Amino acid sequence: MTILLGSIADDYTGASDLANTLTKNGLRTVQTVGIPDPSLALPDVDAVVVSLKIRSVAAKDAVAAALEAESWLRGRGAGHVLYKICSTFDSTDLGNIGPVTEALLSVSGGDIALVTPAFPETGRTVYLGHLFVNGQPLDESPLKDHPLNPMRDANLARVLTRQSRGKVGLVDMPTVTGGADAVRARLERLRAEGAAAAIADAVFERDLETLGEAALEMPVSTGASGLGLGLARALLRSGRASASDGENDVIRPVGGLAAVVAGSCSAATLKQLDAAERHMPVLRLDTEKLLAGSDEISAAIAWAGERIAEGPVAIAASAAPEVVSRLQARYGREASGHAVETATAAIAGELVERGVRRLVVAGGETSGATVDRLGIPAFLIGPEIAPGVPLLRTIGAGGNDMLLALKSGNFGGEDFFATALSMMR
Ligand SMILES: Nc1ncnc2c1ncn2[C@@H]1O[C@H](COP(=O)(O)OP(=O)(O)O)[C@@H](O)[C@H]1O
Ligand SMILES: O=C(O)[C@@H](O)C(=O)COP(=O)(O)O
Repeated sequence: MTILLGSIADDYTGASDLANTLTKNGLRTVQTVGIPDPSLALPDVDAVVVSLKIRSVAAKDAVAAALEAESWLRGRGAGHVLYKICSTFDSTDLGNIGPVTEALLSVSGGDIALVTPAFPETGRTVYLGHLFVNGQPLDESPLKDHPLNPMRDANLARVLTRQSRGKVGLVDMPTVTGGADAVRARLERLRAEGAAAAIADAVFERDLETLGEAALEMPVSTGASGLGLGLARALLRSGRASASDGENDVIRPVGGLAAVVAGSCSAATLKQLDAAERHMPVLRLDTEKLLAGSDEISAAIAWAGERIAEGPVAIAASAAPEVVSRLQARYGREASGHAVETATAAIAGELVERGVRRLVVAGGETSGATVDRLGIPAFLIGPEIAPGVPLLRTIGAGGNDMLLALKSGNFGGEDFFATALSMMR
């Protein structure tokens, strides 16, 4: 297998989002969970997205994991590696976007990376280096209350500078509008001034096509699905890849029971859970009890056991910002996030033990913990459920094939859960 485009995703929902975008834009794509075992038979593809769970870990651990994935991808021919980050730039001042981008540059012989989280299809745009989420500056959007990485600064050059050793420049909108040559010239100037990363403005898909064309000539870039779109279209335009129609085998029915497990506390997921109550039983976990060590997990499994034969059920740790803050004040931000993730993953694991084969997981960290717990090695990419969320089919599950959707907390319309489940047979 020779890979044209390699990607390292900092979380699993982000990986499926990017894999969806690459597939929609004509690249045959597979999503692996970590570096695949050599015994895993992967299909012949143009792009591999290696999912890692490194968004919220210490920078040195994120760098080590990303470098291992980079070496695996380059060893299979990847000429360009995209570090897939969140379209809302989720990270902290000790965070990993800067260190991983710089480490990838240093091993690949590159000297500057284009960085943009723009993804216009889901309302993420960057103008003069500032990120807007559905028209709101990042620091005024619901992301200001994220449980693990509250985003309180919309100026991405400033955010990235706080995480980086090198200088951070800007490829502004007038430059992007000037086309790929103007972007190349601007990068040349920034490079001469000693910048190792350049935040790039993008509001429309055509901006991302321009950035994709310029980025493809360099070994490394960092961005969200929008940059993936630009890179995929540039690869097709260059004739190095030819458009594919996607994978039909993905939607073959799997049968079995169906469930939703949610750990995202994003505004979008909270609304989706409220809407789900109209269609299916929804259990709201008591996270205080969960962390106090009472038997919330067994109680949740027993609750599901009484209902799931009749149709899908949903189990959610998700809660409003003030509830999350209370738990964090008591147990600490990281400890409570980790404990809740472990519990939601354990619940998903138990549900699968009891016959669930169609599973929707809401939340990036939540999906990472769940997929790891289930030991799924890789996914084929199916049709899109909502922008940024494809239907996934497990690869290498040894006869226990499953259909999944890993929903980024912020993505999907109000009826997402019902829509996703209706596409899984
Ligand atoms: N009620 C709660 N209190 C505190 N933390 C919670 C609660 N419910 C979920 N969490 C944690 O919040 C984090 C949500 O992150 P994630 O799953 O990545 O969602 P998103 O995709 O919205 O970012 C996870 O670490 C999860 O375990
Ligand atoms: O780019 C995006 O917004 C998503 O692909 C993504 O990474 C979302 O992360 P979570 O909200 O933590 O799922």
